[in-house]
Amino acid sequence: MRMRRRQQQFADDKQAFLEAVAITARASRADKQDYLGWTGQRELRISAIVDEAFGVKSFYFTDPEGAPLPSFEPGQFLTCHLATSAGEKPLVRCYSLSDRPREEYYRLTVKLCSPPADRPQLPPGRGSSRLHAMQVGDRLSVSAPRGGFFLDPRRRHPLVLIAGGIGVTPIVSMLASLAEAGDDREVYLFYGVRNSNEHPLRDQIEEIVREHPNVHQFVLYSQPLPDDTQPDDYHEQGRITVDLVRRIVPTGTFDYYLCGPGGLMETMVEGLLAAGVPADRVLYEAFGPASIRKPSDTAEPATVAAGPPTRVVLANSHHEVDWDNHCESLLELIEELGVAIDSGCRSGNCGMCAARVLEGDIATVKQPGAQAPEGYCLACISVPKSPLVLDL
Ligand SMILES: NC(=O)C1=CN([C@@H]2O[C@H](COP(=O)(O)OP(=O)(O)OC[C@H]3O[C@@H](n4cnc5c(N)ncnc54)[C@H](OP(=O)(O)O)[C@@H]3O)[C@@H](O)[C@H]2O)C=CC1
Repeated sequence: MRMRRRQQQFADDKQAFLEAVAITARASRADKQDYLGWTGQRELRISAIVDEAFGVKSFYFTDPEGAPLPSFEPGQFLTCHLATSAGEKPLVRCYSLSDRPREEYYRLTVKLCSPPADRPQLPPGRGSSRLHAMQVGDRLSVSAPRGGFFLDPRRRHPLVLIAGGIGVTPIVSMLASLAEAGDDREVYLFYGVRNSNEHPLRDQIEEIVREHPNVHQFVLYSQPLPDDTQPDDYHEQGRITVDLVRRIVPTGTFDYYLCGPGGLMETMVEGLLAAGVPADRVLYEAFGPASIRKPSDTAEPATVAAGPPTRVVLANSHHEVDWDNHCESLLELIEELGVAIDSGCRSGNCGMCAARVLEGDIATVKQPGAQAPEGYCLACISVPKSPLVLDL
């Protein structure tokens, strides 16, 4: 009985926390009255599916009764609860919203996540496979749009938007919002992708560039196809580099927004800071393995100091193990032990993996996008700093 009460208390606290994450984004945009969001999960219907590029599909979600959908900040993501076979817990995955806020629909553009190049025998990503198998008319439970990576309306500097591969999705949402608002500041979009087969949302971006002289696009193909031509398909062969950005963008004060593969983000963030761009002008989104740290992060190192092993106890599931740094986060360790825990963005933004700390201290490996409430940690970005007891 006491256990059930405690679980209920945990569920209530966690719900309050998830709402707080949404409120933080809302408060940061106090001038926008129409940001409502919703609490918990809500069912949406897939109204259309569009093939965008090789292995990339856009899913258009609408309210089943046709009700208007709440607004969101361009750059934010939607958390999907993807049903599995009967009895199993749904897979929780966060995908960036890829169009500007519209009352009629939310659009997600999702790439079927392939196995790593060096382990092709592995199956494709479970979340993206599940979504790609869905049909028009299917319904999906989603949590309200969230996330700390969004076009901040209080900042008025001209923009440099840098995207790699499917990381272009939140960037297109920003671009489409700027275009819709008639925002006339200079915008430089750098987009790195392999070739024309893998070039999603191209028509939409090109239309915006055509119709808005203040928006400039520079496309790099790293592996162009024999039929790909310059400048129709791409401008240069290769990858985005800081030198290229500095060559194209005029001198001045810009805000930089980045999203793409981990390597690209790591190189570009480091390079921009080294080139003298102030850290508060470099904003980026990184999900899961693409999570990166920047020097301004005050978060502590991922590893615990050498010395006697640090004990991690999961009180409810009766697990007790030594933390030996082979996992990158408590979430990884908890999953490895087979203990049920929700997770979403895996980079401290969505709050799905909040776990109550009963005893001990944690350190975080990156700055959280969502602040965990007193007594909780975000397991995906936390490691133990001392012997730890978690309420799991
Ligand atoms: N909101 C978010 O946080 C989102 C994040 N993502 C992230 O994007 C990543 C995957 O994107 P995906 O489409 O598979 O990427 P790809 O592997 O297809 O790479 C896309 C392009 O980026 C280039 N690239 C790779 N590494 C670097 C680097 N170090 N510097 C410059 N360019 C580089 C690639 O060049 P080459 O061909 O030479 O490798 C390629 O041209 C995932 O890690 C995902 O987490 C995606 C969507 C949303």
